[in-house]
Amino acid sequence: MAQWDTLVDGALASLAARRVLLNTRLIALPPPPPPSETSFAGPGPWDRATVEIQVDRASIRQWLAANGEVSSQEEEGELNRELILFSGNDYMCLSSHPAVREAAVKAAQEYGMGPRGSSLICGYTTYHKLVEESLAKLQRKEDCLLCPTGFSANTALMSALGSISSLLAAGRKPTQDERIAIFSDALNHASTIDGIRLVERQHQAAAFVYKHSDMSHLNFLLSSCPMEKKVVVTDSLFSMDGDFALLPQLVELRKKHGFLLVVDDAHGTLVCGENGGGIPELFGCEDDIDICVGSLSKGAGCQGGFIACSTRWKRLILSRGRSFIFSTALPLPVVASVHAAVHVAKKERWRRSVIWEHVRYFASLTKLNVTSPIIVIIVGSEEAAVKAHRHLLRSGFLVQPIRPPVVPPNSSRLRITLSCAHTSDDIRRLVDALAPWLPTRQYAEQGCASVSRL
Ligand SMILES: Cc1ncc(COP(=O)(O)O)c(C=O)c1O
Repeated sequence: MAQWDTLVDGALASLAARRVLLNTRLIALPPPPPPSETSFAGPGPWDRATVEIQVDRASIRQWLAANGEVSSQEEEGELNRELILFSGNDYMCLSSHPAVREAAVKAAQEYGMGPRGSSLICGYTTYHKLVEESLAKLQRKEDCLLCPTGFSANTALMSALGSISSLLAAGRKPTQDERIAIFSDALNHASTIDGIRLVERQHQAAAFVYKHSDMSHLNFLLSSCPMEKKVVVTDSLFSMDGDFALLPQLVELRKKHGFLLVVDDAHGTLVCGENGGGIPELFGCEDDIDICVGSLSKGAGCQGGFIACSTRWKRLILSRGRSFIFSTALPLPVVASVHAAVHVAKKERWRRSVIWEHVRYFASLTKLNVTSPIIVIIVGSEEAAVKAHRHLLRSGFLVQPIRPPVVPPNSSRLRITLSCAHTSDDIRRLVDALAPWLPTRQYAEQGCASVSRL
């Protein structure tokens, strides 16, 4: 987008004039061995290990005891500690894949954790560069910046964004009109919210929160805002609600208002889209999204975050993204495992297919309007959510109750996540255990996933 390219170029020129335009220093290592060519046509025992968990008996007793509801049998610790996890974010089960393990082991044997320091000092190696290149390609962007976590990627991007107004104001405090106007969905992730708060406090930006996925509200806010530097930021898949952002409508609004469109695809990367390019690929609008942030701790099953963007944006974030600059780069075994995970995710396409089959199966059993691997059943009060959680625990499932302040009061919920290691039988048994919290047929026909029976 030409307006933003000019703004970023201006900010970069100001940094260059002050001699504070920073860059990574590449520590040259022999490139990692190519990921193993062995691929699997379906789930193996390593996949199952990601959802079959053993929970310590004392922890189970503690969870159950919070309301003094422990039976004598449970008190004596006879409760089965094996649970099926329905609360993780390792949708593609890559955390335990043989190729991912092998890559981590080889890197650890060769280098230990690798050079420890910020990417600007000594933490950035050939491995990091390679992963940045493969993520840029996956996201169809010119470049990419690896960050220590998805959280830090969002805050780094926001601080770089805010710095534009200060850099262009050349030492003055930016006036209201010179600041960046950031329009943020009401249900965006905490990392985006914290990033925005940071730049607001520094008088670099003004925030406008639009009602969740309400395009007419956003359009109204954009139309009534006289500020010129407009940015819209949204999660692509809302982590506590399981619904997709309306990307095609956002793209239309972008054409009308000319804002910079930033998408946090933390839960979509590798999971959605034919090639794993995420939710922008799913909606066929990768080229209309200016900056795509992602996490490597969910679909990739590893750790880390990234910002896929143009080279000029990357240069700015490198110099002004505080949580990137002032934090140690990812350790080599993690970077090597991400490299392998991206490779596997491209090849083992059945992983994505199984996840989406599970989504459809869950919807068909419950008649809920389920559209993604994050399924939310709103039960109302905190007590109701904890009670449902305990019931599921006793039935052999770990499903985390989500309560305020993570979600608004009286909207406590069960958050269920599906992965390719679950079986249809797991899902059917979970749905049976969920029966008291599932809507009646009448509710279901209205596509309403919220009930408050308890
Ligand atoms: C939408 C969203 N963005 C960012 C993050 C942060 O990612 P990470 O766990 O890699 O720090 C999360 C994690 O929960 C998330 O759900």
